[in-house]
Parts: sequence; structure tokens; C-alpha cells
Amino acid sequence: MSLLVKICGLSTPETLETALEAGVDMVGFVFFPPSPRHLSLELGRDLGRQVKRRALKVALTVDADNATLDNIMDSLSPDIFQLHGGESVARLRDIKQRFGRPVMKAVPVATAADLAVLPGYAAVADRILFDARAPKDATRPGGLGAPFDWHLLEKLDLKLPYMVSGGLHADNLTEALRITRASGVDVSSGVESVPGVKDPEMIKAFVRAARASKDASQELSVR
Ligand SMILES: O=C(O)c1ccccc1NCC(=O)[C@H](O)[C@H](O)COP(=O)(O)O
Repeated sequence: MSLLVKICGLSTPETLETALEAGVDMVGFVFFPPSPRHLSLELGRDLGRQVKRRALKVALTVDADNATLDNIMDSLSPDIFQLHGGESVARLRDIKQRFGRPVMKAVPVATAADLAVLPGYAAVADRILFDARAPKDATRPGGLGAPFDWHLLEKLDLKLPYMVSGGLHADNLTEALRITRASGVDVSSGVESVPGVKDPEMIKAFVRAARASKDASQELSVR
């Protein structure tokens, strides 16, 4: 199966177009006001229309209430909700039922103990996104450009598809994939010149590296 590539935190028509033309599978839109990548509902509507089914639209929210999710459904009409807060298993079930969309649960990782939540989420989520656990005083729970120890996932036996994120860039994603055996990669900071400003050349380089990585990791595993 081919690797899923997601670029998160897109916020301009130009960089969205770069990502789509580069052939990404998922484009992520952040609806979280403290984030430098936060979108208004109006901009979400415009960017969503621009996608025209060339990739899956992912709405990233953090402990959002139903009214907020309703508004996002109305403007972006996402294909997937990425839940990046402390949403419980029951809340995941509720969101899936209420909005009829698959959910990808972000699981923050710093130590092996963080993986204890997986059986609960795996029973309801459609996909897991492993991300670095943000420091306690961070202004947001992700999109900080920090990696976690990928070896924590080395022996993971998860029946659900999972993606890896956190501090990825064109030069380290092959190693992250080799260790974690994830079926997808997700990046935000690693394709930005400064937080919130995507760089077209970095987007292209990331997608190129991701597409080449499958071959590279297979080569490494037969050595
Ligand atoms: O991007 C944000 O500002 C953000 C805000 C709140 C929760 C999550 C957020 N971003 C998550 C992502 O962009 C990715 O899913 C992932 O964390 C990768 O981020 P990065 O380390 O910046 O590549």
C-alpha cells in the first residue's frame, strides 16, 4: 500500500495548490484560534472548495464543541476530523455518530506509558496519529516541530492504520518510517519558513522524500 502523505496547517490558496499539485493525499486545516495556522470559517470554505476532491480534507480541532464542529461541517465539509485535544473515547463515538465522518485521533507521545490509551481509542477511531507530546506550558498541543522517540513505536502491534508526525522534515522522514512502520506521515512545521508560513519548495521536497521513502526503507530492511 502506498504511503499516505498529509500536509497540515495549510492557510493560503498558493501553498494549498502546491501541496495538491505535489500529489499529497490529505490536506489539513487548523481550526484552533491560538494557532498561527488557524483559519476563519470563510477561509476554510474557500480553501475547501479549491481542493476539488484532489485530496482528502482534514479538519483539525482541539476539544471543539458541537456548535464549532457544525460550523466547520458547513464551511469546509471535511472528509475526516483530526481530534487533537483530550477527547475521550465516548466523545469520539459521539462525533462519529453525529457528523458521519471518520475520525483520526492524535495521541501525544513522550513515554511508553502514553500508549496505554490505544486499546480504548482503537475501538472507535478510524486512524491514529502519533505526535510528540507538547510541553505543559505550550500554547497548542501540536504543530510545534518537535519529534518524539520513534523507538517507542518499534514494537507496536496496532490493528488500526496509523500515521506519524511531530518534527518531521524531508531529511528525517525515511528514518521515522523505518522505525515506526507507519502507513503515513504528517508535517506542518517542517515545511514552513516560520511558524504559520508554508514554503512551497519545502512542501515539494517533503512530498518527494516521502514518495522515495518507501523504496529506501525496503532497501534498508533487506540489507
Ligand atoms: O498546527 C497547529 O498549530 C496545531 C494546533 C493545535 C493542535 C495541533 C496542531 N498541529 C498539528 C499538526 O500540524 C500535525 O498534526 C503534527 O502535530 C505535526 O506538527 P509539526 O511537528 O509542526 O510538523
